[in-house]
Amino acid sequence: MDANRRTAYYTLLDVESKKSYSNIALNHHIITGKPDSPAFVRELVYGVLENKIYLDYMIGHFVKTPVAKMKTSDITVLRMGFYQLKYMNSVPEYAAVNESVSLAKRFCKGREGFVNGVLRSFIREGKEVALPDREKDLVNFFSIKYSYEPWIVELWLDQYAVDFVEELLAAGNLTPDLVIRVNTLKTSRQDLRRRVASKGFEVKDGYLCKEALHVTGGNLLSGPLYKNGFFSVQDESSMLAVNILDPKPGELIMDVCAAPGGKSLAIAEKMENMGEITSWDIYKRKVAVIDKEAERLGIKIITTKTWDATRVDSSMIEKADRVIVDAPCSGLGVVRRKPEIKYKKQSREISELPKKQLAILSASSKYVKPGGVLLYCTCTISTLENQKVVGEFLKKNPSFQKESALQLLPNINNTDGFFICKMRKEDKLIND
Ligand SMILES: C[S@@+](CC[C@H](N)C(=O)[O-])C[C@H]1O[C@@H](n2cnc3c(N)ncnc32)[C@H](O)[C@@H]1O
Repeated sequence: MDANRRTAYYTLLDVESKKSYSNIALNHHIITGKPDSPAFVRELVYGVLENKIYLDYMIGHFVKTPVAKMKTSDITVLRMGFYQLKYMNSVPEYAAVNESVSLAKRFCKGREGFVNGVLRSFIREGKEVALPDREKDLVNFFSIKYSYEPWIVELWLDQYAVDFVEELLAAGNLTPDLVIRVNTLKTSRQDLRRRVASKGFEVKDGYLCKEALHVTGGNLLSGPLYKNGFFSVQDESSMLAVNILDPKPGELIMDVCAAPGGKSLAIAEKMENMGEITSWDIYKRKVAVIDKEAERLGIKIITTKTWDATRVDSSMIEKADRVIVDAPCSGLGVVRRKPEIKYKKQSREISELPKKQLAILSASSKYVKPGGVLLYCTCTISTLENQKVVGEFLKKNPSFQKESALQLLPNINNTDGFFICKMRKEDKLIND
């Protein structure tokens, strides 16, 4: 059996049954499965994940059992087959069918005839299935065409005009650039750009941040530049949040939802390794990643701690020059990197996020010195988790003033969807 498709199958099965993150499962199976073409595996995995609802809708037209009741192994093999037939021009039809039948022989014993029949019917019907009527049911049309759970489409239709929502949904299905942040403690952007380009990669400067480079072509992360800490992977939206926080050498900064450390590490680089950064996260194993990354990057000013940021640490009251709250959120801004987020059901966990976000923001505001900065950010596109949380906080905390607020969007800014709000605590009045 073809190692590329077997690797893609194992990855998709992990995402589906173990709820693994696609990027982590993919990297793991590429290392263990040793496929000849990691690029093919990546395209197939992300293609299936990005188009899952649409693929299931098409498969549903050719099978009697409702797709939701099919075995994970059967539906995974069919999704992969349909995706290759519909979207991968480099794969001949006979190869898509034969390889799917081989996968079925191994992973769906006794179902190879069924898989063969369904794929051949799809080919006979011209590989087309009509979408639901856009005029009659816009939410269902968008949900199937772009493969998002209907509640996400409804949420965005409440926030934006119809054409804009369509652009946003489509942008979420595009493959983002690999963006790296130059470690200015070790090198300059110009120098790193030259070194990366000399290894055959295509490199462009960032659009929003002067420490960003966009890189294409191959695997930069397995080379010595990464191992020796010359750069980190980070979207420009996160770099921008740190630039807006504007940390200075010598200051005390608190990052209360810090793992895996992207922003704390960027802050340390901006502070030229001078000052103090207190980085918390509720999960111990995640906090350990920050320490490991700090070592790789040569950062010495981060102190990590496992702490629930909804609780106030009284030893830190009014100690920090700047506090960043990169809150846990629904993640709707990062669907380009984690397409599985598009299929999260509307749950109690999601509807309770604003309450948790406000609790973290309120507790964290206590650490800001008079005149200091409080920055709230999320990687989501939801007024409920962004503007409303900040609005509620400001209403209850008049000693804080909003200085700026920004919603980055993939269809406009070519970044992750990211919200950044900078607030400042008033200086205490000095009485005579
Ligand atoms: C958006 S992520 C932070 C990303 C990180 N700032 C970065 O740039 O790499 C949110 C983090 O909040 C953590 N978290 C969730 N609930 C928390 C709580 N009550 N207290 C502290 N951290 C929490 C999660 O474990 C997660 O690592």
